[in-house]
Amino acid sequence: TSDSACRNSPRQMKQVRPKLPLLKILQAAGAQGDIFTVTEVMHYLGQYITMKQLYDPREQHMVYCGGDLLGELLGCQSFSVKDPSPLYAMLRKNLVALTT
Ligand SMILES: C[C@@H](c1ccc(Cl)cc1)n1cnc(-c2ccccc2)c1-c1c(C(=O)NCCN2CCN(C3CCCCC3)CC2)[nH]c2cc(Cl)ccc12
Repeated sequence: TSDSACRNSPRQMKQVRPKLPLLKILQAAGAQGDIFTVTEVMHYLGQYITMKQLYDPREQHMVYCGGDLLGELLGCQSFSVKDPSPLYAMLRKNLVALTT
């Protein structure tokens, strides 16, 4: 409401609910629960890539995700962290925004 007594809660970062296959990847990287901010989703995806060593040790910006659930979700064999467009397309399909 707009009356002066009522203060809006401080701006919450948008919360999202990952769809099941993405949630499994996040949980494999140590995520708890099933509601996250996009920043948390990116952090856990980075952890997942690191711990499963899906990146090329010689060219660390290259991620080879073919043969991994991540690759199935992204629909690609590899991608560069410098061109995250396949990643954003996957997130749009696999994250449900929470409006509450
Ligand atoms: C800037 C950021 C980024 C974030 C989002 C996007 Cl769309 C592009 C790029 N980024 C830069 N390099 C990486 C990266 C590279 C190789 C392996 C793991 C992560 C990341 C990614 C992070 C992350 O949270 N990054 C912070 C600390 N990272 C530094 C890189 N470190 C690794 C570098 C290679 C050697 C192992 C450590 C891991 C910690 N989350 C991601 C999730 C995905 Cl689906 C893809 C990439 C990343």
